[in-house]
Amino acid sequence: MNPPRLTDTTLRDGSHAMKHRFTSEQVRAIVTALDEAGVPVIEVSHGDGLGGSSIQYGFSLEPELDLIAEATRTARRARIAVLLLPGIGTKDLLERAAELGVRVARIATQCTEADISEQHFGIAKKLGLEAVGFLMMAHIRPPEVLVEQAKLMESYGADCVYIVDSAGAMLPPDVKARVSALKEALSIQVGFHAHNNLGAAIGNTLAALEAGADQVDGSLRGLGAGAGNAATEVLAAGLDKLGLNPGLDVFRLMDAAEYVVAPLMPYQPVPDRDSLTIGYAGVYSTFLLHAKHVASRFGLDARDILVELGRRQAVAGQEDWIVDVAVDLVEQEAGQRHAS
Ligand SMILES: C[C@H](O)CC(=O)C(=O)O
Ligand SMILES: [Mn+2]
Repeated sequence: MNPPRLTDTTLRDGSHAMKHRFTSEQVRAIVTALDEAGVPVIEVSHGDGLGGSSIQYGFSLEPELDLIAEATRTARRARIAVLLLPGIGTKDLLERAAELGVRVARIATQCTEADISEQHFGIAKKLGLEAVGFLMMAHIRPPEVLVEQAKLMESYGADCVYIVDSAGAMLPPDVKARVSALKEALSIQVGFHAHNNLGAAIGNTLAALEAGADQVDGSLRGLGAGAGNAATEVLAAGLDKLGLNPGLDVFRLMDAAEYVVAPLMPYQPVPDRDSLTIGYAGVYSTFLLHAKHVASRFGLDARDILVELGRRQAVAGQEDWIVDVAVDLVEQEAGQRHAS
């Protein structure tokens, strides 16, 4: 195992749990703390990436380009990364992010749709950015399919491709099989991004490292969608104990989690009844708060909605299905009452 490169995604995946309400002041405090603790890459964007601020995904409190500008102004050593989902983020937004000093573009597609990312990798490389591919919802396909998709991203110019456990539905053997298949097939780096819905985010990240992952993600206090991500400070402590610390200051990260991030969190993401359902049923983690909201609007149990979304294999961008499922469940209940 080698010391991995760590990307902290508190200010991007954490945006989901914050309902996209980060302020410039919070960005400054979090970037300062991460930068001083030696975190080399800090991702800052709306939870659904550049251009995500919308009625479908939730509006950002402050314009995301302002938050990104705050991050690039603040970081002394760390590189600032942005996330872009083709179809949501635009070329124009990526260019503006690069002008603001962003150095890494993470380009995310559904794990079966890498072919839609060619143009975006081309633009990122032309802008001189490091380009990282994200294969989302990677639990739904076997390693050989993910290899084909990752090879597409490699051919488009990706410097690294991530296995993304968007649903937090994987366990260590699933992670190992996928990461080692990519390691064998690609000549570029391989990364892993965890969600903690089955309580396995740290274990899965360590399994990814055992399988040869070069890059991994974390977020302070695990702040992220669903039951959150692998907690950066926990990961740093674990890596240090394994002799794999890539230069992170473990105590500074503990302090950042405790004193900078915890006080601003609306709740601590944990594998509770609903987010555990997400991992168990294999649902996109970002659906959690939307499903809870729709459940209370329609007088339904969020778990029933999430189980049905898992059965329908809903993916990123299909947030509107949550309402469709709720309407179907209400109609089913009415039909059953009528029949009895
Ligand atoms: C847009 C998503 O939130 C990307 C991600 O972090 C995931 O799929 O997990
Ligand atoms: Mn995520």
